[in-house]
Amino acid sequence: MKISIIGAGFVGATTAQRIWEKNLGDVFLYDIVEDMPQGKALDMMESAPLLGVESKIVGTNRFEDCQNSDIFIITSGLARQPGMSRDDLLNRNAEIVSGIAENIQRFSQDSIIIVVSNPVDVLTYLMAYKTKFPKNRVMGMAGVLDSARFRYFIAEELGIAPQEVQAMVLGGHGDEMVPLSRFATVSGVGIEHFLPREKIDQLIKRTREGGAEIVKLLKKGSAYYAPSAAIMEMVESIVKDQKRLLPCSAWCEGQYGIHDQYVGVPVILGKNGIEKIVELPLTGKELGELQESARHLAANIAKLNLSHR
Ligand SMILES: NC(=O)C1=CN([C@@H]2O[C@H](COP(=O)(O)OP(=O)(O)OC[C@H]3O[C@@H](n4cnc5c(N)ncnc54)[C@H](O)[C@@H]3O)[C@@H](O)[C@H]2O)C=CC1
Ligand SMILES: O=C([O-])CC(=O)C(=O)O
Repeated sequence: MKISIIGAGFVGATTAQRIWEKNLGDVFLYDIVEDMPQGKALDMMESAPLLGVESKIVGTNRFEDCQNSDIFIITSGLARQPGMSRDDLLNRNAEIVSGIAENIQRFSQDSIIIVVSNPVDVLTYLMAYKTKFPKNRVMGMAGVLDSARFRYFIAEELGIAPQEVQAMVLGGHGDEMVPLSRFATVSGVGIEHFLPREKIDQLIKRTREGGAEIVKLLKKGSAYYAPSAAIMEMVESIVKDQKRLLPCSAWCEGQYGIHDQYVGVPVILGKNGIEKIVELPLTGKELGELQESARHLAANIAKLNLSHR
């Protein structure tokens, strides 16, 4: 497996480390900043004798080195600062993602692409539009992260092991995301058996604001430890063809009443990328929230002024 990470900043480098240490494949870490990805890759390779990692990690400023990757992970672009929304990054990051899409389109026709740069759902749309790749091979990472935050907040509140908590967050990666508390469980037991409604609502609000909470604490830039773990989970499901059920930004063609748009929905993730979108039996309220989130994304996609495909 050849896995290329475009953008060797906080998210890109941490993701490289996680993927490389798990031996999921050879990692190519690309950035436009001269020597920096090479320095980070060398630093990681020097830990190989201590960690026993067999795959290699290569830092580069030459996009050609990433040619014919099985998977591209796009983490290049600006991160938000306190007071900014993810949508404020749209114009600058759309330019960056467009350039990368052209490079991938030219040299790596068979790759799977995971977009991470924000605003992620809109930039995933842009990536699919520019590369013209089949939609099952272009996806965005957000739902796994948002769900992990929701799961952690529930576990922290109950004082129990985080891995016992399952939960899913759908919708766009923004204030309108849809944490589905009705499907949240502690080892299969609904969380409403453990927590009062007001507490669950507080945890939902904290999840929606989870990215901003970290931005506020860091004072410069945004989260990267949990995001990189979320990316790694998606990559592992693809590389090992695990067919896990994970929420990802996926191309909807009528599912959940959403048409021709990327939005966070549950998918089966395997060696072909998104193998299926799973339609959950949502209540009218949940479905309404998901469609409202999709409308917000559509308004931002319109700002890209793309001619219809
Ligand atoms: N989808 C999600 O859930 C999450 C998304 N993000 C997003 O990921 C992106 C990266 O965040 P960080 O790594 O913290 O930022 P960072 O500023 O640490 O790293 C960004 C890197 O991109 C590089 N870059 C800029 N233009 C490039 C180009 N044309 N080609 C290659 N590299 C280029 C920069 O040199 C820099 O090293 C941001 O847009 C952030 O909002 C971050 C966390 C979670
Ligand atoms: O909050 C941000 O800007 C970065 C991000 O998407 C997250 O951590 O959820």
